[in-house]
Amino acid sequence: MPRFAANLTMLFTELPMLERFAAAADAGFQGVEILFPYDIPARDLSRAAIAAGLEFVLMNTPPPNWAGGPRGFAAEPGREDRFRSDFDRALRFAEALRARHVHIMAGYAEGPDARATFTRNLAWAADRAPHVSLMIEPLNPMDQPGYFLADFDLAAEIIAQVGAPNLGLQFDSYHAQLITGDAMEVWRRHGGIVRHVQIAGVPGRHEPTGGMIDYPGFFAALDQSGYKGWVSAEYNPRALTAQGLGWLPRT
Ligand SMILES: O=C(O)C(=O)[C@H](O)CO
Ligand SMILES: [Mg+2]
Repeated sequence: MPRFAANLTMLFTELPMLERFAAAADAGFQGVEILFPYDIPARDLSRAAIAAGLEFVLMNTPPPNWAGGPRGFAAEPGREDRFRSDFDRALRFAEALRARHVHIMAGYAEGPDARATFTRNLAWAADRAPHVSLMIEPLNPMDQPGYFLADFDLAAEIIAQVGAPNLGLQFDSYHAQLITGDAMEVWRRHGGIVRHVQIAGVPGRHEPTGGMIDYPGFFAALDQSGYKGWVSAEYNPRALTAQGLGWLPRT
């Protein structure tokens, strides 16, 4: 069975951020992720993770605000300077948090120029931080209209084109299901380059139970394929987070 992390941007939101760590540990999670940790001093987040005995698994490149904000700039032609200064800021946080992965967000753009910009920026980032695990993640176009990366085959092509050992795929089964209609098939096709998995129920992005994805079957498929990374719960709980954790396998 994989190790499970709680996405603290979306889970345990009934508590202040620094209290979510202990709640996640008590619920049985072994790791945590925060999408945009930039509003809280990194040392406070790091202390909370250590005190709760949790690994800090993932954070995103800026911008800082989750609510309604854009999702990065890496594919936006003409915004290379902004991407680079944001990336350096993300690295400072990642180091302080000892984050295992950094998700580089593409932003809103389309066409060959966007692809070339994204590829160049990723190559630059992979070279600038060879010791950091970097990832890109396709997002479904219903939730993020206009987001550059909305295709798993394209993500795999770009990762191959950059060819950096520290760049891989972030596989969110919720987005995979909404983009293709068959998250399991996407896993079979691209699981080999996946460094991190996120899960949620489809439809609705709630608890991973009873929807279009067979999660017990998916977890078994992860084990069968030798996946050794984390699986993060990235969903909006229907009620209090703890009330909806029946799906979380207990070790
Ligand atoms: O939306 C998601 O699924 C993510 O994982 C991003 O990091 C945030 O947009
Ligand atoms: Mg995700």
